[in-house]
Amino acid sequence: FAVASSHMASSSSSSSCSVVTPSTPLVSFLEQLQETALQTFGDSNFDPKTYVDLPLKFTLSETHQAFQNLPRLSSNGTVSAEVLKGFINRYFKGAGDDLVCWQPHDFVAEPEGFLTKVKHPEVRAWALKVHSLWRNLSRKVSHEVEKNPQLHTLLPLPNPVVIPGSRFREVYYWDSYWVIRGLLVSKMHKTATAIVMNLVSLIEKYGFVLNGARQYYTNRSQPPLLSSMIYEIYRITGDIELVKRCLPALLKEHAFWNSDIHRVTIVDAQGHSHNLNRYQAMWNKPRPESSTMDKKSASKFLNISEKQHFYRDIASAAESGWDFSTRWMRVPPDYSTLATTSVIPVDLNAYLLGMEINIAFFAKAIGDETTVKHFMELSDARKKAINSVFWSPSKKQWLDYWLNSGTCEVAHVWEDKHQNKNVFASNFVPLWMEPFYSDGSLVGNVVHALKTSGLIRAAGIATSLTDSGQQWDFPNGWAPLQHMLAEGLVKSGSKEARLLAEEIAIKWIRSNYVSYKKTGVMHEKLDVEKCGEYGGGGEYAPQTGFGWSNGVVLAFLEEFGWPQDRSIDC
Ligand SMILES: OC[C@H]1O[C@H](O[C@H]2O[C@H](CO)[C@@H](O)[C@H](O)[C@H]2O)[C@H](O)[C@@H](O)[C@@H]1O
Repeated sequence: FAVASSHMASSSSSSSCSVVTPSTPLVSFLEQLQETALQTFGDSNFDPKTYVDLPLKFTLSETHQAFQNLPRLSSNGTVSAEVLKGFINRYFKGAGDDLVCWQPHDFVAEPEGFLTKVKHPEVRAWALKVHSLWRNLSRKVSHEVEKNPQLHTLLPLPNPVVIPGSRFREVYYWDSYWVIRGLLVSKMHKTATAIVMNLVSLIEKYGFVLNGARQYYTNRSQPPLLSSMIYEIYRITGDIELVKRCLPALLKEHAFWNSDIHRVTIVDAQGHSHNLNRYQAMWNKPRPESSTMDKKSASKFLNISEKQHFYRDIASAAESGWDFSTRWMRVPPDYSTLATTSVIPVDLNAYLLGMEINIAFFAKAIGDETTVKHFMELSDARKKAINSVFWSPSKKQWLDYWLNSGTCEVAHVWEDKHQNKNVFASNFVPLWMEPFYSDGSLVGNVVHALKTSGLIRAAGIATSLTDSGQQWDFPNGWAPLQHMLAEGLVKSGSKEARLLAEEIAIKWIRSNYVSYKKTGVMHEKLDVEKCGEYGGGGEYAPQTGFGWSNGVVLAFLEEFGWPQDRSIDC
């Protein structure tokens, strides 16, 4: 699995967009099982991920042999439901059985100084309930995985984990940022630090933070927010040892994101070259966790290289965290026009700007002046690139940029017509970064653009304005998007911006509260058109639990409080 470093060593741009991480025999076999399960059980309530998460009870070769020997129905060559259920029970443990529940040592039912600005008794009781959910979502990878890794797609990690919830039984990269923001409100600094050290261990092993801690996620990352997690913990704890331990890993992660796989050069209207980055998974096959679906979606492509290109764009959308969205479609809402690797995304480049600023900050804290200078130069260059390539002077927001030709090309010449003029919440993510929120005149313009964008709805910020049926589109609202935009507005220091942030937070808290009261659970995403309703669409059933939603509710309540006389109902 030393995939990343060997792939990153590739220097030719044409090979960088054909890189493929090797799969494992276990994952390939479980994909076969998934295919058979779909044929046998049918697609109602079918979740393909369940099958690639099953831990084996016996060796792969014994299991495979038994699978081959299953009696097939003479009518269609498949396996009967009874036989397949019996085989699964005999040869596999349950999905998620290789994680054991864990009680975090730093959890206390009501931490000292917890949400002092929340005065409303019902809201406070609910906030304490949300805080207590960290116990439900805490797990430890079982020793079995360490002992017999060949029987598990789950990857071993050194520390306990906090999972998003439901079908997401393992750690996820960018979810962890908002989990940590919530844990910090819950005063669970040790648990937050342990999560960071798990992610660092992935960089040490693979060269980057994986999408999630599973064998089938080793072909891609997710939005790179590790440096921001470390920054938030350091801001509260002042733990300089953490910074020292993590800085080498951050430098490695920065190199991963700036290798040929992700880097693109744009020559702007004045002839200046800018290096920016895109998502690109190291994969050109169906995603194992959704293999049956991806094969079906790709069936319209007859040519193998078109299929491979499409699969890479699907996996790259998963790397973006926005799986799936019209943002990545050349002809929305036609899913078959997905072209993620042809987009230079605003948010990814904002995160990388944040990473460069954070690395310079950490290097300063430990007295490494050479790294400070280098990363300040990199962040200055990226700020210029963001302004030059993404900024729209007429729309007063940053727009994703479409590459018009082969994505393997090194340099592309900027043209106005290639900016994606559609409105997405991601168009406002740069405001979350210091160089932009501290620019007073820019903030006024961006606040006006956000207010009039159509994104601000009755129950929060919509992901986009297009109702495509995909989950990262209208009318879904996602906790991370509410938080990044609101926090950017708050940090700007503008009174008008703070009022808008508070309006967003109030709507979001109310909707989370009411949906929780109705269903008894916290939801992965909400419908921003209807206060108190959870979201839908996409390729899997709406999930509950839910790590980042809990984190954002706690972070919003800490920032804005909740007065006794403000109603919490929709
Ligand atoms: O199984 C389908 C996809 O599921 C994940 O994506 C969604 O859940 C993640 C966990 O909350 C979240 O980080 C992501 O933004 C969601 O879209 C997974 O990350 C994908 O790789 C996977 O294909």
